[in-house]
Formats: sequence, C-alpha cells, structure tokens
Amino acid sequence: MLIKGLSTQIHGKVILSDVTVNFMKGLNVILGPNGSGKTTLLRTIIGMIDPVMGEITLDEGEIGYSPAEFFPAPMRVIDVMRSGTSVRDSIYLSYLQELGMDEYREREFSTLSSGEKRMVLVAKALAEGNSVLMDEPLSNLDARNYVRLVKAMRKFSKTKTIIVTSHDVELATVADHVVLMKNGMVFKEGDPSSALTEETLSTLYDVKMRRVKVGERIIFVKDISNI
Ligand SMILES: Nc1ncnc2c1ncn2[C@@H]1O[C@H](COP(=O)(O)OP(=O)(O)OP(=O)(O)O)[C@@H](O)[C@H]1O
Repeated sequence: MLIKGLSTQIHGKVILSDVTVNFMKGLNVILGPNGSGKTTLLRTIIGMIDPVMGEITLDEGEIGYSPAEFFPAPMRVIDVMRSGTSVRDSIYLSYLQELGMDEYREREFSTLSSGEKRMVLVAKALAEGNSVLMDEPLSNLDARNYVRLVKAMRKFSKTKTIIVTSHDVELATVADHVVLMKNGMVFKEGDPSSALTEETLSTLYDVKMRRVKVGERIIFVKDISNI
C-alpha cells in the first residue's frame, strides 16, 4: 500500500502534512506521540477523511479496520462481527477462536470489558481484510491477550498487510516495518534496527529513552530514574 504526499486538514487545521509511506506486506507499526496524526492517517486510508492532497494506492482485496473506540447499538458479539460485511460466520468464528474469544460470541457486546471488546474488534478486522488497519489494538490488554494478539499479528502478517498504530515500542521491535510520526509528518521509517534507536525515540517523544538488552532482545524503556 503506497501513500504519497498525503495532506489532510480538519476545520482548516493541518493534521497530516506530505505523508509518504510504503506499507509492505507484513507487520507495519506506526509510533508517535499523542496527537501526531496516527488515527487520522488510518481514517484517511479507509476513506473516512478526504485528503486535501496526495494519493493512496491500496493493495488488492478488502480492508479490515479496528477503531480505537467503538460504540455500536445494542447487539451480540457475533452481530457486531457480521455488521457491515458479508464474511461467513465460520470465518468470523475461526478468528474469534484464534484470539481466544469464541466463548463470547453470544454475549451483548456492550457488556464486554474494554480489553475483550478490543480483541473482538481485532478479530473482525483480521477476518475481513487483506489489508488490516488496527488503531491501538494493544491498549487495555493483559499480558496473556497481549501475547496472543502479537502472535496473531505475526502469523497473519505472512499473508496480509497489517498496519498498527501503537504507543508500544516493544511491539515495534518485532515489526517488519516501523513508521515514526511526529506533528503530522513522517519523521523516520525503516526496519526496527534502523528506525528504533535511543536518539530517534528520544527525539520522537521528547523524553530520554534508553536501549536495554534483555537476553537476546533489545527493548527501549522510558528513563524515569531522575525525574
Ligand atoms: N475532528 C477533529 N477536530 C479537530 N481536531 C481534530 C479532529 N480530529 C483530530 N484532530 C486533531 O488532529 C491531531 C491528530 O489526531 P490523531 O487522533 O490523528 O492523533 P493520534 O496520533 O492518533 O493520537 P493518539 O496517540 O492520542 O491517539 C490532534 O491534534 C487532534 O486533536
């Protein structure tokens, strides 16, 4: 999926400015501070927001989208899954099962916890799309669901273009492609080893970020020792 020179404005205010990104098949993670334009980029890709400039070249197939928040009319989980598309129930059920959520299918969606809702919406997006856009899918997840979801992202990224916005730098370390956004612009992109450094992350968030080795893995943590 190619995004070229994309600019958007909301009520006359520039939100995205000349964004060019090449999202590849695999796991693409967009990091950026609050308000940097991550959600706006996803919404522009799915056509909820008209850009003032630029081009979006989509991959073949459908787009699945899991929003950061979703408040449907009262309905069961399985009806939330069915809404707006014509994917077979068996497909939806297999994705719910993949994420350990199949036992929730008859439950009223609004009664689910925020983490459970998130898992259901992600299962729906994965079932529906060849390109799958997920807005902060990891927020509110406990360690078990976090690991389950990252595992599913890795698995389906072999055949789908998965684009995830997140504040989770650890997720970005296992991505195929990382995009750092700041002030509505792409500040850096590349594979994790080139995009994720103490310098780029400290500049991105305007706080000191430290690189830490855990076993064979490199992770980045916020330095809160001297504040
Ligand atoms: N409808 C709107 N009216 C006015 N400003 C808006 C509107 N939608 C988004 N914005 C502004 O656009 C900017 C980018 O918002 P966006 O939601 O894309 O950021 P984000 O990177 O997803 O942030 P977060 O990490 O907090 O979710 C923010 O400054 C936000 O206040």
